[in-house]
Amino acid sequence: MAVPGGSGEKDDFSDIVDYIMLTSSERVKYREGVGRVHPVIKNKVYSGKNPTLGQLKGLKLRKNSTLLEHFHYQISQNELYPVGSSLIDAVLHEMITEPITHVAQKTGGTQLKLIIDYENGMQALFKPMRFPREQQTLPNHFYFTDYERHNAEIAAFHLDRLLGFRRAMPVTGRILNMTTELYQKADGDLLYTFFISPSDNMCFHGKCSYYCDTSHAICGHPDTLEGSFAAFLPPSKIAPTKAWRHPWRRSYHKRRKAQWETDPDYCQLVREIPPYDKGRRLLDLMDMSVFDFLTGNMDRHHYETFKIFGNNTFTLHLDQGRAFGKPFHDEFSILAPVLHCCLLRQSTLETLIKFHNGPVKLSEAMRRSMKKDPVNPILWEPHLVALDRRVEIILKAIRDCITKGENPAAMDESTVIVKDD
Ligand SMILES: Nc1ncnc2c1ncn2[C@@H]1O[C@H](COP(=O)(O)OP(=O)(O)OP(=O)(O)O)[C@@H](O)[C@H]1O
Ligand SMILES: [Mn+2]
Repeated sequence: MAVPGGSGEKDDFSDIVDYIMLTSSERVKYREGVGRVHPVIKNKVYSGKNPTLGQLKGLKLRKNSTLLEHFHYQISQNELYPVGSSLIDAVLHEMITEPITHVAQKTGGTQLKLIIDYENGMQALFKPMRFPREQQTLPNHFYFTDYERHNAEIAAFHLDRLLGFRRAMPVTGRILNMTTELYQKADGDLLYTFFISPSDNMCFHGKCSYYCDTSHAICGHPDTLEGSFAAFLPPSKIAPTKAWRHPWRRSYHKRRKAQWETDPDYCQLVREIPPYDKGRRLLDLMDMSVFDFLTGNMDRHHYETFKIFGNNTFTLHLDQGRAFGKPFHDEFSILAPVLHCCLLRQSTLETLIKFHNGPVKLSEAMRRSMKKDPVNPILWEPHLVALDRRVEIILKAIRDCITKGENPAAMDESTVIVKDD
């Protein structure tokens, strides 16, 4: 296999491309040569059938069904929507333009979120803008005390789609008139938290366990407010979700570490436990690790799947509020699942190589994809630069997995990643 490009030369990862081209028996031979037990690159293991929610539940669209209901019915065992689905733009357009009839707080979760009801019966999950795009995660904040960023939700949806996962619900930005579209549409406890600030801006703070008080109020200019609108999941009476504890969950404690942070054999443990022992689930967690590493999201404590599709179904990418907080720092620990298991789905690897080699880099694809959003630019430029940098980091890690055996030393992040070829 070719030795990757020398100093100064652009690394096109042609060695990985060569590896992908090998037949499966050639790959096995190669693996045995370097002393690796597990395959590093795996093809999708989908069964031929891919039923939709509509088919399984025998749901029929009515004349007055909303576009979002259309969307819900076509959610399938493998993905939220098919490649190039025209429903996405249509759903985004409605979330931007439909009149809002009611707003209420979403209970559960730690930070403020509103459920938006639209005139046509559709619903969205709203996260308000708190800070300008350039605001970074505060240096003394943990991943679990970081403020949520509405623009991270928007950007992450675009990224999920560009990476070919299609596991994130469509999200758009929208600018609201707080007086007519929030205050006048709210009731109960939420309504009582609205006030006018000393500089005559309209503010509210809602009720929740983090940052829902007068000193952390969300304020308009003077009553104009930007936020993210995520298309609502299907109602739980149609498609209940199951929340799974993420095996690589962090400790959520300011002094404690999780087992995976100290146990070098942790992945081996996970591989043997259902549902990670067969089917697509472990590969989906690898994708999630890539996705979260690219966005810098350390807050993946749980993930959800639709119960109706059983275990061999995709993992939803929900809750990106704490992504895109530190553009100048690459958090390798988010990549721990991939580094420790040395595993990646082949299609994900091919997508990363495609973006790395261009001509359209991931940053540019993101710029183009987000261009139509009403609150564009969605991301501060350094976050886009970080995406391209992180793609290369992941590819280097995979190269190390391919070229090295199951040597525990190779599991060490410093030797796997920060090695200049
Ligand atoms: N698009 C959506 N439509 C409907 N429900 C959603 C949507 N996205 C997330 N939820 C649900 O809302 C709950 C809270 O959402 P989210 O995780 O974004 O909030 P959070 O405040 O960050 O929660 P936590 O503090 O537990 O991380 C989730 O458990 C999820 O099931
Ligand atoms: Mn969260």
